Amino acid sequence: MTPTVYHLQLHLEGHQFISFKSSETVNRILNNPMIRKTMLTEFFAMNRTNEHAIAMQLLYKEFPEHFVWSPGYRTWTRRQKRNVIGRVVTCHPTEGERYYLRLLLMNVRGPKSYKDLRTVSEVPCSTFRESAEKRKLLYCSNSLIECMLEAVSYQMPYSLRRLFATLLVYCNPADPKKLWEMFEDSMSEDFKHLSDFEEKGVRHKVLSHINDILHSMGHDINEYKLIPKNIRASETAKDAKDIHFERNIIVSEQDLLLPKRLNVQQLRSYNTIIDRVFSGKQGTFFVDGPGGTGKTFLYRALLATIRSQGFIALATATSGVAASILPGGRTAHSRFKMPIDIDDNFRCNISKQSLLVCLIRDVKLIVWDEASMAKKNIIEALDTLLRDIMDVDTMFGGKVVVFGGDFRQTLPVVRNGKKKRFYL
Ligand SMILES: Nc1ncnc2c1ncn2[C@@H]1O[C@H](COP(=O)(O)OP(=O)(O)OP(=O)(O)O)[C@@H](O)[C@H]1O
Repeated sequence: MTPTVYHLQLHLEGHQFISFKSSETVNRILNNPMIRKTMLTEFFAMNRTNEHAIAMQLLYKEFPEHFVWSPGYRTWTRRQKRNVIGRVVTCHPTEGERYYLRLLLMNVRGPKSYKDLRTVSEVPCSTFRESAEKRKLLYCSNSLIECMLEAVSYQMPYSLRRLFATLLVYCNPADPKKLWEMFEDSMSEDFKHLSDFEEKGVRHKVLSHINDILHSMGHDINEYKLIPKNIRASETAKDAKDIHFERNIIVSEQDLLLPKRLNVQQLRSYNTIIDRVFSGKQGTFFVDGPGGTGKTFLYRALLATIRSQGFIALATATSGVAASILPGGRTAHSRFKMPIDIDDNFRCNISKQSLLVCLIRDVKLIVWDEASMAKKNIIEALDTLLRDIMDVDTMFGGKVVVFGGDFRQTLPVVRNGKKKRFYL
């Protein structure tokens, strides 16, 4: 096939692959200067020492058009004939520094070393990313357009959408709308072939998929203003990972039978709470009882009843150990994105567009075990968060919340704290 395509190696400093015989000793391998030489290291060397290379100031991808790589000797020599095309191996933006190295190699002419690529106006940068940023390559749409164009030539629409979302999150394109408009068609190819989607439906499906990917990275598509209308998060987020996980917690047969095994006191609490959940009324409960009196048993019965009917019930606890006992349990800090050390004025800082908010809006019941171990301001922060999300000034946003714990077992310890800082 003509012209020949040269695949140009791309690696960070000291990260090149090396090959050696199994009989060779480590010392011998390390002392062999040939082993370190690659197309890239020798490209730098030629830019330092070869007069033709210095005069031509070539980009890495242009180098094979003028020089031939000899794998045996690991050197570049002057090309006499034949047309060839140079291609720097591709690299995904999630690869971090390797991606920025490639970006620099695609734009900086005649670099003499890695350090040279990292130096801008004689000021050394600590990373390739910083260098690319200072050279204004990072937010320049051209490099992102090139990245997408290259991907379009060999990637499926599904992968293109992943790449597009990654570029939005990690490369801060100056004009995301332009990037979307340029590549919408390529990213829609697979949905277009499904006859049951009209043009509007295809666009919605593509944007929904991109939104799901963005959600898994902690972002939302509406941040990027790709289309004039806001894409309703609830529509897209329904299928998204977290909600999917919560909706699909498998309730074991054993747990489904728990309500039938509750003792009188447990049953009274169970009926009261379930009544609140299904009547849509607000309810805040505290399940108190010494260790071993069946609090966890009761939570499991509640969670099983609600989840088995297709509703969302969040199971949380202050400690990881207690959370792990509850089916689908997470620590409250992790579920509600609360830092461990918080001060009195702390408020949960969650975007209203986020996946977590969609999840919380749909929640029927929140269980928080070992609440007796949590600081008062964490519980207050949850109250503020729920009021904010649900847009109502009702305790815990009108949700049914069941706290549990045993103050006899675990008195909270607040350094230099007064009573009012830890009583609920
Ligand atoms: N109604 C019940 N029928 C049968 N077994 C029960 C019942 N209630 C509780 N148990 C059993 O009693 C034991 C202790 O219950 P559980 O773990 O729910 O207590 P707890 O109050 O959560 O304890 P801790 O505060 O130490 O976490 C468990 O083995 C549980 O299966």
